[in-house]
Amino acid sequence: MTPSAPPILDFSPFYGSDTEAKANLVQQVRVSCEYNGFFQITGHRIPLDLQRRVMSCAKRFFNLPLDEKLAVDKNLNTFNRGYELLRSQMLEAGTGPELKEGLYIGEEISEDHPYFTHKRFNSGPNQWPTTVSDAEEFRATSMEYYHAVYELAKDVLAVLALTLDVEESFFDALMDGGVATMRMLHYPSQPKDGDEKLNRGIGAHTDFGCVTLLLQDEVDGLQVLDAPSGQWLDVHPVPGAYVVNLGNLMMRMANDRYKSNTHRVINKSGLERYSIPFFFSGNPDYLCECLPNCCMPGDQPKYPPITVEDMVTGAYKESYGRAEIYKKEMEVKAKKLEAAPAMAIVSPVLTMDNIELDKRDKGQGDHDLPQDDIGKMEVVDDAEMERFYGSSTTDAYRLKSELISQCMAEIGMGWFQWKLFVVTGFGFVIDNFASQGIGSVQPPIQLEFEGIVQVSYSSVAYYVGLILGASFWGVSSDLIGRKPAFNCTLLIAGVFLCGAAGTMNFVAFSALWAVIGTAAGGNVPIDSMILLEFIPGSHQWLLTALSAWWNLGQLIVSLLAWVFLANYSCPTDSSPDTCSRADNMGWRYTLITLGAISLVFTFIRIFIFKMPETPRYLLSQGKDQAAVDAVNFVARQNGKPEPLTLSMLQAIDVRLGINPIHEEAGLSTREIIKENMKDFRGSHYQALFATRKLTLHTVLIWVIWLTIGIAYPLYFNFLPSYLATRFTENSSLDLTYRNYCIQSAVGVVGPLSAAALVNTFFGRRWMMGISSIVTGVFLFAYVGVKTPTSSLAFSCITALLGNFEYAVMYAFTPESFPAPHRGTATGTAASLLRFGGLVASLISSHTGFTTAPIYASAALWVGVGVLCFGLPFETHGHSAI
Ligand SMILES: O=C(O)CCC(=O)C(=O)O
Ligand SMILES: [Fe+2]
Repeated sequence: MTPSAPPILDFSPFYGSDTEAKANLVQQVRVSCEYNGFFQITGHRIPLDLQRRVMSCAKRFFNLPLDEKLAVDKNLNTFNRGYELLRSQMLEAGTGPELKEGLYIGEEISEDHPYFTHKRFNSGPNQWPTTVSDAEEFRATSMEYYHAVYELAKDVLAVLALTLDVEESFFDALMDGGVATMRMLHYPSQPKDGDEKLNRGIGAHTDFGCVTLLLQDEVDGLQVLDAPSGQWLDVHPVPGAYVVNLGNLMMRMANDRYKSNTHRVINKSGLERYSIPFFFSGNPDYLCECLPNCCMPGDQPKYPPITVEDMVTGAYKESYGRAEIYKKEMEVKAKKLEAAPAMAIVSPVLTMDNIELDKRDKGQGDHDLPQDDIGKMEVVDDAEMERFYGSSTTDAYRLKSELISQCMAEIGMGWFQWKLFVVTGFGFVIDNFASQGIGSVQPPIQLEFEGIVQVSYSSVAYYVGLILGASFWGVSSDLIGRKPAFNCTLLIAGVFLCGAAGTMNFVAFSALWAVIGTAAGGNVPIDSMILLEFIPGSHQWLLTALSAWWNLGQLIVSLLAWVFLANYSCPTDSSPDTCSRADNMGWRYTLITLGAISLVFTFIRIFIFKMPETPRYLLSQGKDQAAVDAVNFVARQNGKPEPLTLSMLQAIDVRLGINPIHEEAGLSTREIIKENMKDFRGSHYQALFATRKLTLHTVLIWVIWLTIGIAYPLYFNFLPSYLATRFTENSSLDLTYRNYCIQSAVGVVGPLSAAALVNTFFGRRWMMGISSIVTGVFLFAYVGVKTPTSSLAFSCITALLGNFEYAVMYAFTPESFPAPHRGTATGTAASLLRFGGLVASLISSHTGFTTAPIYASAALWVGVGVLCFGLPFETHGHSAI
């Protein structure tokens, strides 16, 4: 039989007098029940108008603000009536918490009803929303609908009886006093760029009761598994129709002759999806025995008789036991399985079950919320990351951070992150303003200021500032957060760039550059980290593209230099005696413009763009609630449903057998800083050496940064001076800066192509290694150029290649360290880079402008390339934690 979607059967012959048509219907139902237990029915007696009204109730309810929905939270009672939050269930192992919210409604059972007093399952008064519009109509329509579907369930069971060749009335005792629940469901549209493997509206499961009657709105999403072929078949909505499917209880009674089939919902439509399943279980005391004609003569039934209530209770225990086993397994895992295979481990498959099981969970009166979430939530639990990071992070942190990655994937790339890409890009622009700025204004400074022994002393001052700034802001971002650095560095750079424009002597000029250095040193590492910690894994490659902003900065400086320096500088053969301030204003115009742009950027960052502290920093500080708020803030900014709750994070603590963190409320910032400083004592550094692999990684990364730190400025920073010495006779300042603009513009291609390539199977390490070696080779070749034109061509190619490597390095480093120590690792790397710059600056000032620095630089680039291949961990394919 070729797999085909469940048949659509006309149910009306059941109500008519045409016996042949009726027999035909019975036969079709029989075939479907034997095949996979799924079919759709039209021609029933539930009016379309009632269906529309109840759907409108569902939509009205789910449109309410969260706090109003939570007023009827189903956790407020033990009998499973009320609102269930988005992402509170997880039926399928290896997927994320489910993207659906629901409202459970059942027969109105008052508190003096025997079902309530005897604590029969799922029995009690409904919780009705009071703030929904037309609240009274909401309640009346919901109950009218509930009763109408209950009647239809009776008719369906009558047909089922006929399929078994027994009287229509066979199931009357099961129907009489039967327990049933209906559930209004809302499936928000699933993010398009989200991982389909992980995101489910409802994970693959079978229903537990006797029979389910499902009303779908017009949006696709439901799929049933065709067991023989293993294919998922869409159950397209048919207006007015019901999807009928048998549950596990019916399958058991039918001795497995009839099937309870696996189904799921993935809402990829881009639309909101609503559905209303009605689960019929039956009278709690009904004895479920093997049905007539379901057991071969002479054979024993596969299952002993059981009451509906015991079946539900037993299934509950099974589910509870599974959750316990799962918890134990997590505990064992937490004690580290060194021999785990190098692949993502997903937890053991939880047997698929019905929603009704959770209701029973509540029925047991267990109100401990995280306990309730055990086994229902899932994180990918990346074993390779676990082994690599070892004890540098706790298991709780790692798993929570993975959960945040999932939430970010669900929220997807939206406006918030694109804006963040721009404002973090500002940091890269400013970094270049500073490094490029100082190189550009040094020649005119030399012409104007008296008593300069070595103009490169100002570079030394600047580099000392950079070294201090990079390590200070890096480490501080792990201790007091990412935001202080995010806000302060740009402001300091802006103010002091403007200040530097007004200096009257070389000492003041150098001192101000030292301060600018402390700010610029912190920008880039922190900005990459911030972007990384807000971006979905699918877009992590954008971190590499971030460096393109640096090239934009370079282009701006080059253009300013071209306009101002080429036109408002003393002739290159002047001296302080002949060069007056008024004739040499170009460098001041350049700096003040750079400073002003920095201040505008600062203003945008602080006052226009709103950003919370990053969720991962907050998580590393044990501030779980704040982390939840930060994630949900991003969701709201992107217009997406809020994906995370505190109990989801706490459930991880419970799984690991630790007490959920209770945050100390009301710690002031000063107290937090004090606490962190007390705790610091090098622990962030120690953590970077937690495993053998991590040690190798940390050391190699730092050596690479140090080496590039020497190699990069040796070539790029000293290029203008180098060009000037090499082609002075036939080159004007004007031409120099024009070429410089061309080179900057071409350089942009580096980070952009790197961003595309790191996301391929080459990954970060390979791309970094190859680009370093190729850069080195081109730099060797560069030495042979004879004409300004070929020099320009070479410098463009090397700029492109160098920027390529630089971009990957700046992205790979923060990605490869875990957030609790990311600032320390990245800041130290940046600090070493600047130290390299200092060394380069000293080398340059002592060798003058010869080809020697170029040779040295070339050799270092090749060396770095070789080191890259020794890096033990590839971040491509892993969401940073
Ligand atoms: O919403 C749907 O289409 C299916 C719901 C379902 O399978 C369930 O709630 O058990
Ligand atoms: Fe279901």
